[in-house]
Amino acid sequence: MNLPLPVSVLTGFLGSGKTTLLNRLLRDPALVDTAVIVNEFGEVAIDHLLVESSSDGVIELSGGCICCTVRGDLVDTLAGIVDSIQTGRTPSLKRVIIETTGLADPVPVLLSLMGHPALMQAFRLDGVIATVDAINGLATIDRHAEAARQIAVADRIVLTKTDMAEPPADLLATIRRLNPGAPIVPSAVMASVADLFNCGLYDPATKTADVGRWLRDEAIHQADHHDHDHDHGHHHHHDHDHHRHDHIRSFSLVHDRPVPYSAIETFLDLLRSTQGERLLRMKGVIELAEDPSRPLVIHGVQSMLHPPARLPFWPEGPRGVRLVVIGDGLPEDYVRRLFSAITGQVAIGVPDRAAIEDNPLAIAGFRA
Ligand SMILES: Nc1nc2c(ncn2[C@@H]2O[C@H](COP(=O)(O)OP(=O)(O)OP(=O)(O)O)[C@@H](O)[C@H]2O)c(=O)[nH]1
Repeated sequence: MNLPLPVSVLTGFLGSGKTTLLNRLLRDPALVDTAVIVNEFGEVAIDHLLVESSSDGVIELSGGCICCTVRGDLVDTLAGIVDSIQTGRTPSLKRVIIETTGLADPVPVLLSLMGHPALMQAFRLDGVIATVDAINGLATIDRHAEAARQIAVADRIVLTKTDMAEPPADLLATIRRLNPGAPIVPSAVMASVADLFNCGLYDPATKTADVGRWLRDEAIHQADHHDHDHDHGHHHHHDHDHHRHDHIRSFSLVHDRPVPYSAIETFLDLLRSTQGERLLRMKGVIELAEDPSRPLVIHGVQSMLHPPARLPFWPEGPRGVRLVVIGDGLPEDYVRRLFSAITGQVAIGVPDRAAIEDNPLAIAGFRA
């Protein structure tokens, strides 16, 4: 058996080209033995899906793919997949793709994947793929909060309909603001399996963990600096303050030394309890003072934290603490102060960790 199975979540606004992209990708031999879960059966037209459904909603497709419909809830469907593997009906299944409905906020989908301990034994999130329409994308993002959140939480972004129109510069800038880290595939018709899958921490190509590829923290860090430099002289990009997506931000938190487990635990507890709703996604790799040779990997959605995992050793690259936080209305200043205080970084006006552990609301400058 191939457990845990990688799960990719394919999101993107109504009509942005999810099904078209998936149809093409499913012809690639690399995606043989993939299960596709679509939210609403009947409304989609996966090419080879026009076959009768079985009682449990699992449908065998040619080429070893199966397709299931989400009749009840996603969790039941995923549990059904585990069952079909364990009972030998789909022994060779290697991957799951969940295509969300275009209007959906993807965060609850990620929550239902991460929030069930039994499912987490069987599945791991490979990544979130978001399609963005080059023609209608900008208007959609401005009008629908869900569209902006779909882009913000993505690990890979695919521009669709670029064969019909050049994506406007404003669209690219908006995508970058919502999500500075995710690679953008410039044209859906060119997007390959390698571009969109295997975004996880473990890189099957090199058989090692690739922290940079998973976190994408360098791009986020650079965007941060660019933003701040920009802020200095000009305030032009705040002209768009009325847009729904202006409260979506990603930022990276870096500390170049190991930290005690209790410190990181306090940080995560406080962040989740005070900001849970505003945390869209968080990932990170942490050097623990107690056991610096084995990195702690964390991954969370809102206030839900995936059970922390440990890597057997450090991959290439910097150690210390590297966290990426994607928030919607998350007060960056508060999060940075909390992080500095907890990691013991010197910061003027920030009380030390002991004081915060006694009273988290004592953080200087915190306004609820
Ligand atoms: N020219 C062109 N047309 C595209 C492209 N991607 C999608 N389309 C067309 O756009 C329309 C919507 O595409 P779908 O793949 O059904 O979009 P979707 O995101 O699955 O839509 P929903 O399931 O309704 O959310 C269809 O008519 C597609 O043929 C593209 O890259 N280029």
